[in-house]
Amino acid sequence: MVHTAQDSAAGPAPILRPKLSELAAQIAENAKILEDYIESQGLPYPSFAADGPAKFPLPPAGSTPEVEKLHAARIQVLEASKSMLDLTAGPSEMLQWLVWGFNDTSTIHVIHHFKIAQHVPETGDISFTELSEKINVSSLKLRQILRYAMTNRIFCEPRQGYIGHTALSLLLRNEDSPEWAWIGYNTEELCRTGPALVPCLEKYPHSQELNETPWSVAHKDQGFFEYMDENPESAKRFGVCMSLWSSGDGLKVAPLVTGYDWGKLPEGATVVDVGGATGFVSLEIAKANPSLKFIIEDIAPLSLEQGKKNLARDHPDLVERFEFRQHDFMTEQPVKGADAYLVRFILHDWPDKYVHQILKSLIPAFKNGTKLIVSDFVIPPANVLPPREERTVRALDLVIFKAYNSNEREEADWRRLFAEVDTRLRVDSITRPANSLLWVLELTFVDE
Ligand SMILES: C[S@@+](CC[C@H](N)C(=O)[O-])C[C@H]1O[C@@H](n2cnc3c(N)ncnc32)[C@H](O)[C@@H]1O
Repeated sequence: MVHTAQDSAAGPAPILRPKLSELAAQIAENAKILEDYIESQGLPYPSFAADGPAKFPLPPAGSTPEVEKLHAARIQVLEASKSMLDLTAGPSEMLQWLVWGFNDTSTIHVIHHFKIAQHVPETGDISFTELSEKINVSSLKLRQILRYAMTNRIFCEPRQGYIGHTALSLLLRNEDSPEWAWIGYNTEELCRTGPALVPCLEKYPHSQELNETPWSVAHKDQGFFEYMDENPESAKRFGVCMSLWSSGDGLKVAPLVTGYDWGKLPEGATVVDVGGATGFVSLEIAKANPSLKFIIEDIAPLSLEQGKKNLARDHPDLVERFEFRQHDFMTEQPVKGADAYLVRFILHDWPDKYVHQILKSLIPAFKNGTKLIVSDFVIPPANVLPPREERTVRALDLVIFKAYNSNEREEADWRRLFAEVDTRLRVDSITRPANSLLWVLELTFVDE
C-alpha cells in the first residue's frame, strides 16, 4: 500500500487525561492475548532471569494478520504501561527521575568500558571483592555502580555481596555483537553531546555548519565526519551500529525497487546514483529493470572499488550496464543529461544549506524532463504517530541535529527546499512504499 504524507496529516490529539482503570484494563486484556499465545506455542516465557529470551518471543512483524494482532497487543501493553507508570508517578516525581537518566547511561558505560559482564561467570556468581581485583576498581565503588545498574535489571545479587547475570547483562558479554558496538558508540561518543547541547546552542544558536554542533563541542571542535576520518576504530564501530539499524526491514532496498515505477523511464535510460556507495541499491533496481543503465557516484573510492569488484564477481552479466565514478556531490554534476538522478538516504544527513548545495550542483546536468528521485525520511507533524513511534522519530531527529546540524524533514520542509533550489523542479509525488521507512519523492525538471 502507498500512503501520501497528507493521508497522515490529521492525527488524534495526545491523550492528556487517561484513566488509571482504563489503562489497567487495556494492559490486562492485551497481556492475556500475549500470554495465551506464548503458552499455546510453548515459547520461552519472557523474564529478566539469565535464561530469559533476549527478545520478546513473537514472530517477526508483518507475516500474517494473526501475527500483526499480536504485535499490536504488545504495543498496547507497552504504551498503556508507560502511561500508567507516568500517571501514577505524578509530574513532580516523574521529572525528578527523568533528569537522572544520565545515571542509567553512565552505569552502562562503566559496565561496557571495564567489560564487567565478561568477568561475571555465565552461570553462578562472583563476589564484589574478586571482581574488584580483576578490573582494578574499588569494591565499594563497584557495589555503588552495579547496585544502581541492578535497578535497571542489569545484573542481580543472588546472595549478598555476589553478582550474577540477568538476561540484560548477558547481552553485554558478546563483543562481536552489533549491540556491543551500539552501546560503545553511544556511551563513549554520542552521549557526550548531551552536556554539550546547551553550550552549543549558546555559542552557535543558528549554525548549519558541521563543526559547530553538539558533537563538535564535545569532541574538540571536530565535526562528525572529520572525527570519524581520524578515528578509524570509531568509524568501524559506527559502521557496525549502522548495520544494526540498516539491516532492519524498513531500510531494505526492495521497497524502492517496487515502490517506484522505474518502467516510466525511457527504454535504455541512464540513472545516476548520487552518493551510491557500492551501488548496492542500483544493483537491485537493475535486476528488475533490464533496460536501465547506472552510473554510481561516491566520494569514497573504496566503496566504488568494492562495488566494482562485487559486480564483476557476482553479476558479470550486469557489468556492461554499470559505471563507477568518484565524485563529490557538493560540486557540479559531471554526468550531464541523464534521464534520472537518484539521491537515496543522503539528504537527511545534511542541514538545509548543504542540501541546497547538493541539489543545486545537480541542476546544470538536468534537461527538460529529467527525473530527480529522492528516497529519504518524511516525518509527520506532531500527534500523528503512536507514542512509541513518535519517540523513535523524535530521538533520531535530535541525534542527527547533534551529530550533523541536520534535521528530519516533513513534507512541507521538502517542498520548501525544492522550491528554494530551483522553481523548475516540479514535485510529482511523495509516497511511502509499503514496509519502508524511506519515502520516495519524485520530481521532474520542467524547463520549457
Ligand atoms: C548514508 S550513505 C547512503 C548510501 C546509499 N545511497 C544508500 O541508499 O544506502 C551516504 C553515502 O554518501 C557518500 N558521501 C558522503 N559525502 C559525499 C560527497 N561529498 N560526495 C559524494 N558522496 C558522498 C558516502 O561515502 C556514503 O556512501
